Amino acid sequence: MNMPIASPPQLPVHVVAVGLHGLRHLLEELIPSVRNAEVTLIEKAYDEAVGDIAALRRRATVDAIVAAGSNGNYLRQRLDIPVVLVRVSGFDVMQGLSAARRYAGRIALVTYGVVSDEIRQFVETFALPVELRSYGNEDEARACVHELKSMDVEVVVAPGLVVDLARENGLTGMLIYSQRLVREAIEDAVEVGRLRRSEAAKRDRINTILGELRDGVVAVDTEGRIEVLNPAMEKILGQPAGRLVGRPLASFMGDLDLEPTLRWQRPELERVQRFSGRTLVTSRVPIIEQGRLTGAVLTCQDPEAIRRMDRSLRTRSASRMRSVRYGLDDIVGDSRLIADVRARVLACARSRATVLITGESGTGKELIAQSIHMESERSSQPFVAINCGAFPESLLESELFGYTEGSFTGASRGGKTGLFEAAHTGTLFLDEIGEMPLSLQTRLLRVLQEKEVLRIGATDPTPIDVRIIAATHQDLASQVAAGVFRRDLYYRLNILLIRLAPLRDRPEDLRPLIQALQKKWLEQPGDRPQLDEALVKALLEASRNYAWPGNVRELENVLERVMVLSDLYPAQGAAADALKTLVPEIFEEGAAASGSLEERRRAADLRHIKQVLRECGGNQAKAAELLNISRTTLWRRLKSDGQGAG
Ligand SMILES: Nc1ncnc2c1ncn2[C@@H]1O[C@H](COP(=O)(O)OP(=O)(O)OP(=O)(O)O)[C@@H](O)[C@H]1O
Repeated sequence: MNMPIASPPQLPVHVVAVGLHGLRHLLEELIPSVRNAEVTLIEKAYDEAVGDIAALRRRATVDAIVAAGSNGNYLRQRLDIPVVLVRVSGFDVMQGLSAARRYAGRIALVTYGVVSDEIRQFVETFALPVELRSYGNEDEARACVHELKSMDVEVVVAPGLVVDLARENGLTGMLIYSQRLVREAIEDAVEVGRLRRSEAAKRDRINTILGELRDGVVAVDTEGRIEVLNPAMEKILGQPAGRLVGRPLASFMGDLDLEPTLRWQRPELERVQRFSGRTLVTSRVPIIEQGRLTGAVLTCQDPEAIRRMDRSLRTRSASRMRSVRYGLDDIVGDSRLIADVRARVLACARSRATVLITGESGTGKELIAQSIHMESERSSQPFVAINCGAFPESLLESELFGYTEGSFTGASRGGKTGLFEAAHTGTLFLDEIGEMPLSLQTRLLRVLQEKEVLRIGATDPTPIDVRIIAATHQDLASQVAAGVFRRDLYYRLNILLIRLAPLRDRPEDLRPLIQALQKKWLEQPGDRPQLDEALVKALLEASRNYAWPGNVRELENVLERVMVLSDLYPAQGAAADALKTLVPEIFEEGAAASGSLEERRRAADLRHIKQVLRECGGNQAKAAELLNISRTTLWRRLKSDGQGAG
C-alpha cells in the first residue's frame, strides 16, 4: 500500500513557514511563541521554495505549510502537503489603509488574485482615494508597480512581493498582512498538521491490520477505482499495489469486480470463485458511511486456509472439550458380560496401570474409560480424550506432545501445551490407538517408560503423572503381526484388558438398554410419549435376526427414531408393520446374524452404507463424506451388492 508512514505520534507537529521580506519579518517575530509545534522558516519563493521543502522532507516529516499570496498559491499547486494561506480581511486592509493615509501622496491597494468584493465595497463606502489593483504572477506584479509609479502613486499597501517591487521603484511599500492574520495562519497550519498526523496514524494502524490479514482485501471508491489493497491481495492479483491503486478494479479483475455490489448496495458473502487458476472464497460488502455509499470491499479467502483453521478448531474441540459425563451407574445391561465389565472397571479404577479397551464401534469404549476415571482416585483431576484416528500425523504429534515457541513455522507464540501435559495428574484416553502412526507409537512408548514428555523443539523433558487408557476397535494382535503396530507398545498397553462384546452377543442387554434410553428420553423437557410396549416387543423380536453393527450407538439412534415417529403410526395390532416403516434396515434381507464373522461384518457395513445413503436422499458424494470413505469405495461396495453407481 503506498501510503506515507506517519511519524511516531509523540513527535511535535512540524510546520514550514515560507515568506520573503516583510512577511518573513512577521513570521520571525511570531515563530518563537508557537506552542506544540516546530516551525521551520524558509526564505524563498516559488521553485526555490519547492526545492528547499523537498530537501527538508527527505530528512524530516513536514505536516503543513504556511505561505501567502501568489507564492502560497504556487506551492499549493505543486506540493502534496496542505498549504495554509495567510488571509487578507477587510478589517486588516482598513488598518493598512489608515496607516497609509499618514503619508501625504496617493495610495494604491494591490492584492493577489482578484480584489475581493469586501475590499471594493469598503473602499467605495468610505469614498477612499485608493487605486485598487490585483496581480496573478510576478510579471503582472512588476507591470502593476510600474503603472502605479507612472500614476504618481506614492504608497502601496500590498503582499510582500509587491511591497519589495514598490520599494525598488522608490515608492513606499506597506505589507497588507497583519500580525493577527499571520498568527492565525500559523495556528491553523499547526492544527491541520496535527489532524493530518492523527489521520496518518489511523491509516497506518489500518494498514498494519490489513497487512497482517491472511485474507486478500481490496477497497474501491464509488466509481469502482481501487483505493487500497493489502499484501495478500497483491499476491492474489500478482501485481504491486503501486500499479493498482487508482485503477478500476473491473478492468483487470473481471469476475472479481465490485460493480454489482456498488449498484445494488447489498453484501454478498462466501461465494466460491475461480481466479487465475485458483479457487477463492469471496465476500463483497458495500461501504455505507452515515447512510451514504462511499465504496465497497472485496475479501478473498484461500479455502485451504479455512480448512486448516477448521481442522485446528476441531482439534481443540475434539480433544480438550470432551467432559466426563459417565460413571459406573451409566453402564447398563443385565448380561453376564456386562457384569464382568463392571467388575473390571472397579478393579482397573483401583490400579494405576495402563488399560486397553477393545470392542466394535459403539460398544461403549469411551463410556468405560470415563467410568474407570470417575471411580479412580483421579476423579477430580482432568480427563482428556483424543481420537488418534482423526488427525494427520504432524497435527496428532503436536496435539499430544505440544511444542515450544518457534519450533516450526506457524508455531504459536508461547508454544503449546500437549495433551499429556494437560492430563497431568489425571487420565488420558487415547481412542483409536490402532490408527496411531508408527513414529508416534515410538514416542508414546518412551513417554510410558520414562514418565516424561518432550515438547517438539524442546531439549528438557517435562515429568508427568498420567494414567493412560487406550481403546481400539481393531485387532491389535494381528496389527502387530502385520508390522503396523509396535509389539513392545502393545504389551505395554495391554496390561489390564477390557473386552466389550458386540450387542448381538448379549441380547439380554437389549431390554434394559431400551428402558434406560427411554427413561433418559422421558426426562428431557417437553411432552414425550411413552413407547408403546407392542413396539418394544416387536423391536426385540426383530433384533433376534439383526446384527446391530453399530451396537449400542445404533440402538440409541434407532430408538430415538422410533420414539420421535411412533405417534405417527398407530401401533395397535400392527406394531411389526409400524416398525418396518420406521426402521426398515433391521428387517432387510441379509441383516440376519449368520455366516462367517467377515461376511457378517461386510453385510453390516453395507446396511450401514445404505442407511446413510437413504438419509442423504441418495446423494452418494454426501454419503461418502459422512461415512468418511471415498466415493470410489462407496461405489465399489454398492456395486458388490449389485447396485452400481447410478
Ligand atoms: N453398556 C452401556 N450402557 C449404556 N450406554 C451405553 C453402553 N454402551 C454404550 N453406550 C452408549 O452408546 C454410545 C456409544 O458409546 P461410546 O461412544 O462409549 O462407544 P465407543 O465404543 O467409544 O464408540 P466408537 O468406537 O465408535 O467411538 C454412547 O452414547 C454410550 O453412552
